[in-house]
Amino acid sequence: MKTEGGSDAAKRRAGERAAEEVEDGFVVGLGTGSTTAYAIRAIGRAVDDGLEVRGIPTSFQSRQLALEVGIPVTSLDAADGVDLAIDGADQVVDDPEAAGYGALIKGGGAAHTREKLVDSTADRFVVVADPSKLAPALERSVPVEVVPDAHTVVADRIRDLGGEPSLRDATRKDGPVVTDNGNLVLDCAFGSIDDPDALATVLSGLPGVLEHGLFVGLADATYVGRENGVDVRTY
Ligand SMILES: O=C[C@H](O)[C@H](O)[C@H](O)COP(=O)(O)O
Repeated sequence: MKTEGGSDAAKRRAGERAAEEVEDGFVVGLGTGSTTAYAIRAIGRAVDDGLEVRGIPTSFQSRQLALEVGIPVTSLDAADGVDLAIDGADQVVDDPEAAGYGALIKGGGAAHTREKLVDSTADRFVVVADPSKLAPALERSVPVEVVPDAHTVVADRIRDLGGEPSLRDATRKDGPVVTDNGNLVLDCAFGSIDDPDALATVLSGLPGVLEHGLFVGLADATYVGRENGVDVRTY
């Protein structure tokens, strides 16, 4: 289910451009995934050069990378807010006329629960993406993190909503993916999502759902890396 494709050069440009927004003294939300990794590495280089920041990782992966590149890590309960969050996306609505302009699908790496917590807490949330993530509407499967006992019940509710749930399998382990929070993930195909906000509200209300990967109205900007620059969308 992890997003494949997209140019590494484009991801790097987006990530490094976002990292330039980190100021001395900032608490920075450190998203998860291959695009955000470029931002984390760039912040690490700035720390080497004397920048004083603290990072709040959104996953085991981003914590490991932050430690590797020398970013002091903290947590939401220890920090007094988040100045800036930088995070990737699996799909971004890129039609200014669409109701869900700037809405995202996240969670290709099963990190969306902590990502949504940190990204939504930030004063400013910048999405970093390559052009392969842009779409006129959200149509990828929506990752839904469920407590283990609830996966069949939630799957039935997803079918009632017209979706096709699929329990995410691990690739290098027998059995399903287990999230950093000890839960399971249902990847739920709904086809093209006309009203991301309405679907997000319904999914949030299902008992047994911890969090889903629809991020609606949360992003302040998307930085789209191109082969020779960065396009900025602001919302
Ligand atoms: O759970 C993973 C996250 O939501 C990632 O931010 C998302 O999957 C995008 O990752 P990437 O930049 O590797 O495509």
